[in-house]
Amino acid sequence: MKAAVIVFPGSNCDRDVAVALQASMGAKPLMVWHRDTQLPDLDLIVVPGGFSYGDYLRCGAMAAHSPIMREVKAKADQGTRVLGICNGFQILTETGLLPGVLMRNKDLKFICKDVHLRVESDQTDFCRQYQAGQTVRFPIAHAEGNYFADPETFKAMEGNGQIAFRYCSSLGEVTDGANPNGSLSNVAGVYNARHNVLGLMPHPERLAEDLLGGSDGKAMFDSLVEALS
Ligand SMILES: NC(=O)CC[C@H](N)C(=O)O
Repeated sequence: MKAAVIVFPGSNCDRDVAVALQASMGAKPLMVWHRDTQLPDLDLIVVPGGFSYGDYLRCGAMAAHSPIMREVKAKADQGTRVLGICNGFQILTETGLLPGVLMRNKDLKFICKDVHLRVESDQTDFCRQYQAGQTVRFPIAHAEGNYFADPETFKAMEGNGQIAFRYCSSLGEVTDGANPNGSLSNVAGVYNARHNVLGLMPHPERLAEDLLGGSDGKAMFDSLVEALS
């Protein structure tokens, strides 16, 4: 599998995801600066977490207009797999590659803690090594993770299996109490209509080996390697 990680001024999870990818792929991903305009042939593009452009205007708004994002969009339109984590998810909604928006957390605070997620679908290249309904633990660290889509869009997304993860209790119950940021229907991650683009607020790369305190995130990178190698 050939993978690239996009690096923006203010990215801070680019190296974390590169380490997680290398552990699953057995090779280093290409690190691509946001000013670049071309990407080689790739199986996977990762848009990582952080604070691109200092979160000015709103998270992801400026990064979405970086030169490289035009190329990321073209590749995604051709079917290349794109994974956006946290700030990456925000950038992908801002570019229109994913439906919906990410607003300020309901309590207007930055939240940094581990959460539980219910895997909603195991039928994609990103999640085949999970099981639908499985509960996993991933960290979150964000101020703008409050997902929203208009009712018509959301209904279509649900009908098309585009909900990837929902916040839940440690027992797998999707309740208001388990929703850290006010997201519509506890949504933590979504796919585009073709399921080749995934964005999620929680960080799989931050719990991808036991040394980090857990490895629930590893199956996402292993799934991609299995599907794309
Ligand atoms: N960890 C991240 O990627 C954070 C994303 C963004 N800066 C926010 O605070 O919402």
